[in-house]
Amino acid sequence: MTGEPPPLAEARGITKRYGPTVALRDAGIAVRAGASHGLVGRNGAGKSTLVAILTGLERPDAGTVAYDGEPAPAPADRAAWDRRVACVHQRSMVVGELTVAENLFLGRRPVTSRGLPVSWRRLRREARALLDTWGVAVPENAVARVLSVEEAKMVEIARALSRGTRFVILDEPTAQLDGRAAARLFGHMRRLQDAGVTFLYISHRLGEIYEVCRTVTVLRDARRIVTAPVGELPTRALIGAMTGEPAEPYRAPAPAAPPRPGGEGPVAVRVDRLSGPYFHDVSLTLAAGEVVGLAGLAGSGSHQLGAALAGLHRPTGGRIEILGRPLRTGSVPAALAAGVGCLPRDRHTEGLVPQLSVAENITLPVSGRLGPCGLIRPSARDALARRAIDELEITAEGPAQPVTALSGGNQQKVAMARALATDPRVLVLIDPTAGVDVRSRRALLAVALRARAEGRAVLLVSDQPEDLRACDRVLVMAGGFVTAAYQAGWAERELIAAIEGVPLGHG
Ligand SMILES: Nc1ncnc2c1ncn2[C@@H]1O[C@H](COP(=O)(O)OP(=O)(O)OP(=O)(O)O)[C@@H](O)[C@H]1O
Repeated sequence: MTGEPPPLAEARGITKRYGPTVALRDAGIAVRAGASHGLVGRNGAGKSTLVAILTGLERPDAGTVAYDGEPAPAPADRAAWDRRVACVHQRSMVVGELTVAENLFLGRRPVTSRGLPVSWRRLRREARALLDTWGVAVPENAVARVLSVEEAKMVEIARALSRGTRFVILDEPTAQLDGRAAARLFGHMRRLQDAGVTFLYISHRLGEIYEVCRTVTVLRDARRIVTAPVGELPTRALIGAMTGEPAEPYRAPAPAAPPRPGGEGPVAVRVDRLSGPYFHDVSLTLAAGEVVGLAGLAGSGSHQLGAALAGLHRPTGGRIEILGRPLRTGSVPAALAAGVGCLPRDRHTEGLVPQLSVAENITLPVSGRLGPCGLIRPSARDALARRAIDELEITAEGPAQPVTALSGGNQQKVAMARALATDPRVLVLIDPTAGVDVRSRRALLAVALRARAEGRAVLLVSDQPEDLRACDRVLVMAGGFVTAAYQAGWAERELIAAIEGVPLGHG
């Protein structure tokens, strides 16, 4: 006996197959209490599958799961699983129509000693006490819809803790958070760690792993490659373990755009005094053969402005011209017909059709063009899909695989391929690298640069400096207005200060 307690959570010798795909092969992880643990790997490496097995949502074909050295609960005993582990997914599981208090006790309204459901007043009181215990500063009677993404995550964490677990898996929690909200989330996490909560933290933003975790496990091609203290695995070695390539000096993900004055080509997009609930009086132009970055915090209006160009959001005033013609706003078909392709922010609701295959999703906007009389020729569809799978390095069995069987990052790439399928003259990319691994980020940004070389105009909405480096110029939005503009070659410190709305001091 070494005297060391068994791991808080442990998966050993896990193999999991989905048809011909081996998602995990003799893989495992051991998470020790009190030491937050990172889980990283390229898109499709097997991270979500391991989480599904650790949370009892999937059963492994081989291998075992244990909590505190005891075998995991029976698959059907959800309450027992909930006492051991919770996962906060990228997509919010908070019900927007219900109040925070109702969300906290979702599906298990407490009962009185006489077995009757407690009154709403008492429910709200218990919710307040619960939120206070975990330091979550949101009103218990607020309708969840009005919460920020980060507040909703904290409500989910408080809900998990109230069920008894002290082990929370966070699956890419910052994918939809701007820098400021992410910093607040990390602050909350630190407080919770001090109070005895252990996190398993999944992220493609490797800097966060070093900031939040003490230990990290790397998965590659369904196997565990290494588990080590983060201090022993500097970024180069970490990426080397993820990719299986020698830990060569790491190049910036985006091929740097040669600095040049933006907008030498003819005007492709003209936005004139555009206003709406999220942005005010915005005017800008995009030239053919130009990549323009649009940066801003959540609430700056940058996402909605991008969405307005693609017809996903209807402005209330002003006008948009595409290739010299006025655009009928608020209509996706009108934007598509005008030559605008879009990678939307939320691929789940605006991007992909879950019931369809990879090829059907990619070719949906052009299905009428892929055969005679509007009939789709499968060979033409598959050829187009195969090219996209190749160019964007999509990990899929082939064009016929259902899109839902792909890992999150690979679904994002399918959404990108779909944006390109119409051969658009104007490409709007909203957070294109969300959920995408470090190497795939390069492939996606290379698409933007290729589009530029082909004379397309690209609007790249992002607050990630690595993405914005690929742009000829960057516009910054704050509070619904365009507040700053930078040519390529900007200093990161200055750009971030502009995005955050913090003036840089001199000296
Ligand atoms: N329900 C499913 N049916 C078929 N294949 C699946 C299913 N779920 C996952 N897979 C496959 O298993 C492999 C591992 O996927 P997983 O989602 O675990 O990867 P990941 O590391 O979480 O990736 P990402 O970073 O993109 O989210 C992938 O090849 C994926 O296509």
